[in-house]
Amino acid sequence: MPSPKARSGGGGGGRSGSVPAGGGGAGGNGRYEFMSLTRTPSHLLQRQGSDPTSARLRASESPCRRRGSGSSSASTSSAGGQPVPEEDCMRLNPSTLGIALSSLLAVDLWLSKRLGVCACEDASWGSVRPLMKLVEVSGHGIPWLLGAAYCLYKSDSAAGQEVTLNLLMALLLDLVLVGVVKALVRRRRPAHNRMDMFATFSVDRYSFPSGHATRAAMCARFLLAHLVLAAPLRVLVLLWAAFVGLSRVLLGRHNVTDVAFGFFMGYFQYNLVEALWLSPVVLQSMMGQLE
Ligand SMILES: CC(C)=CCC/C(C)=C/COP(=O)(O)O
Repeated sequence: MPSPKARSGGGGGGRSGSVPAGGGGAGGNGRYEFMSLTRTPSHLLQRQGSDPTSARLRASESPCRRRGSGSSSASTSSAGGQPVPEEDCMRLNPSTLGIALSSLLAVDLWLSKRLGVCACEDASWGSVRPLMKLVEVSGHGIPWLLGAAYCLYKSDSAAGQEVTLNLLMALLLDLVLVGVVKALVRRRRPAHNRMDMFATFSVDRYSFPSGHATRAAMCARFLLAHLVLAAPLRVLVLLWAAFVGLSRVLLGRHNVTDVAFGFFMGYFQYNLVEALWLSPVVLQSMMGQLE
């Protein structure tokens, strides 16, 4: 390996990915060598092992040590100067994608906490909480399922029955897909959320994605495509969907990314509904079987 140009003094030549072997005056011969950040130089290990202050500092700073304390013989023995296992040390040098994701999550948590202004009555916008809960009910699965079933029952035209039956199917599909993703991801709801929602499934203790957001996005697309034609009403539908999503964060039910992904998922769920659309022929044979 070629050596980087040495700077006088021998202490400050380290860049990301390279560390001067003689840093800190241990070598002092002006020679530098590249070495992996994942390995600790043996002369430092000896010094760290014998210095209680630096050992304490390392114990409080290193994610490897925090994570592995007391569980892995290799990582505990590193306090005495043994090398830390390579797979643990990779965590100290995360990929760009890992850093980007961690940063996004940190911003998400921070922003969601700041926006959770209706999370309880004592919060800064606590007085608006009842209104937000009304918006919550407007995007809940039960009123939508009951409403679609009622319209199907009351509908006397084939076209009306076709649309309402497909809406019913879409709502059931949404519940299943959201339940599966929630059970797979298992992201906890924000700590500031009060779990006082009515009629929830067990997976609804998880927050990713927001079921209200998927339903709002999917139903908005459904309504715009099949039921709502007048321009002012179309704007109202879009505003309603946006407001349902926003209310999830204001109520402290969700983080921003739960709602953003929910909108994304609901939007594409509608494509699936279109692909699986139950035609009048299928509908008539279903009705025939019911009679
Ligand atoms: C009981 C039925 C039919 C639906 C449950 C609807 C519900 C409570 C979803 C959770 O939504 P968020 O994930 O947005 O909190």
